Amino acid sequence: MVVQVNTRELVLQTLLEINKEGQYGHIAIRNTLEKYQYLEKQERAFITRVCEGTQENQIKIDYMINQFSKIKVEKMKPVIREILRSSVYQMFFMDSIPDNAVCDEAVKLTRKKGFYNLTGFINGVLRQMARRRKSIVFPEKSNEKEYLSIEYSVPEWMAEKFLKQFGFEKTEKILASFMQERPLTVRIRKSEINKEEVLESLKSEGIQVEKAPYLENAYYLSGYDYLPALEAFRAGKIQVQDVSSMLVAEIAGIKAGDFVVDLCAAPGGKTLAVADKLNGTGKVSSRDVSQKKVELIQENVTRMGFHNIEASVKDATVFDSSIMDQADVVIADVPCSGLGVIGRKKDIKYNMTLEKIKSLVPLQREILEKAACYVKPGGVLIYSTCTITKEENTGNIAWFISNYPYKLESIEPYICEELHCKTTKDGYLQMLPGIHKSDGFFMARLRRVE
Ligand SMILES: C[S@@+](CC[C@H](N)C(=O)[O-])C[C@H]1O[C@@H](n2cnc3c(N)ncnc32)[C@H](O)[C@@H]1O
Repeated sequence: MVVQVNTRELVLQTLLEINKEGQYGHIAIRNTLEKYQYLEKQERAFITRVCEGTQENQIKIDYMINQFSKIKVEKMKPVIREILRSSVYQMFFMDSIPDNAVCDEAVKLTRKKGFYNLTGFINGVLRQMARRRKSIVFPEKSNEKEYLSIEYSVPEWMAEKFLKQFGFEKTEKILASFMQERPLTVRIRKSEINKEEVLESLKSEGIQVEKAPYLENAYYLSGYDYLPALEAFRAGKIQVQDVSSMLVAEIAGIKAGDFVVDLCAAPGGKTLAVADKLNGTGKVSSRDVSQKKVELIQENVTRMGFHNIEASVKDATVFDSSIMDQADVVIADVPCSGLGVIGRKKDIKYNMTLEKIKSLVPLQREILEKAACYVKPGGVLIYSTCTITKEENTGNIAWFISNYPYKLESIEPYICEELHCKTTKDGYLQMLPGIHKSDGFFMARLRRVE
C-alpha cells in the first residue's frame, strides 16, 4: 500500500537532515528521493527545488525573516526555522505558488508537527512578509561586504576574503556564478571508442548533448533522469568530470608507457583521464586515504575497464619509499577548501571557515613534500585544487619551489589558446567560476630539476 505523504513535510525532513553536522545537501535530497521513489515527477522536482533553493539562499532568507520576527532565526526551534525558511523560499523565489497557499500549508505542517502554540507565530510572520513585501530592505551595494554576503548568501568572512583577493567586480561575478545552475559535464573517453557513436547513443536515449568549452572531448548533458542508466555510462564511455579537472591530465603531458602516481585520487576523475591517455600502456598508481574512497575509484575503474590502474589505500602524508624517484608524473590533487565548487556543493559555503582553510595549508604542504620525492629526476609534478584561495594555491607553490628542486614550467603547449593568460606561461592557471566557463580550479606544472 502506498502511504500518502505531504511533499512539504518531506522538504522539512530533508532540510532538517541537511542542517545536521557533516551532512551533505545533495545526499540528503537523494536519500529522500530514493526512499519515496513512487512520488510523481512533479513532486520530486518540487522537493528538489525547494530544498536546494532554501539551502542556497539561506543567509538572504534569514535576513528577510529577521525583519519580521521578534525571535531571531538562529534562536528558533529547528522545525519552526525550516518551515519558515522553506515557506519564504516558495513565496519569494518561486513564481507559481500563491502566498495564501504557502501560509496555509506552513500552518498545517506546524500543527502536524505538534507545535500548536506556534501556528499563530508562523502565520503572523509569513502573512506580514507577504503583505509588506515591498518594505523588505537589503544592504546597499556601497556596503560591499554586507551586500555581497546577503545578496549571494555567503558568510561575511567569505565575501571579505574574496573582496580582498579579487576586488568587487570579480567577486560579484564569482558569487553570481555560484547561484547559476551548473551543467553536467562529461568527458568522452578517447581510447578504444568512437566519439560519434557515443554522441549518437546519448541522443538516441533522448539526451541533449552540447559541446563544452576548452577540450574536444568535453560535453554538457541534459535531459537525463538517471545517469547510471545510460548505455554510454554503463559501458564506461563517459565519465562525469568538470572541464577544469579534465585539464589536469592535459597539462601532465602524459606519454605512452608513463608511470603515474595519483596521490589523492578518489573518486578517480584524474586517474581515469590519465589512463585514457596512456591508452593501455604504462601504469597509474591511484591512491586515497580510506578503503571507502578507494572503493569509489575501483568502481569507476571496473566500469571503464582499464587494466593499467592499481587502486590502493595509502595516506599521502606518509612517505612511501617503494616509489621514491620512480614516477614520470605525480598528481597531487590535494584536499582543499573547495571554494571553487560551491556552485555544485552549496554546503561548502556554510561549513568552511577561515580556521579550516588555515589548517588545510600545512596538510597540503605535507602532501607536496612527499610528492616531491616520488617524481624521478626530470619528471613532472602536477599540483591542483578545486579552490580559489591564494594561500592554498599560489602560496603553496611559491613555498614549494623555494624549498624543493622544482621549477614551474609553461602549460601553454597543453591547453587551448582561449585559456592562455599571464600565468599560463609561468606554469599555472587559476580558473574562476563566472570568469572561466568552469568550476573554480587551480593547477600548476612543476618539473623536477635534480
Ligand atoms: C580533491 S579530492 C580528489 C579528487 C580526485 N583527484 C578526482 O579527480 O576525482 C581530494 C581527495 O583527497 C583525499 N585525501 C584526503 N586526505 C588524504 C591523505 N592524507 N592521503 C590521501 N588522500 C587524502 C580525499 O579522500 C579526497 O578523495
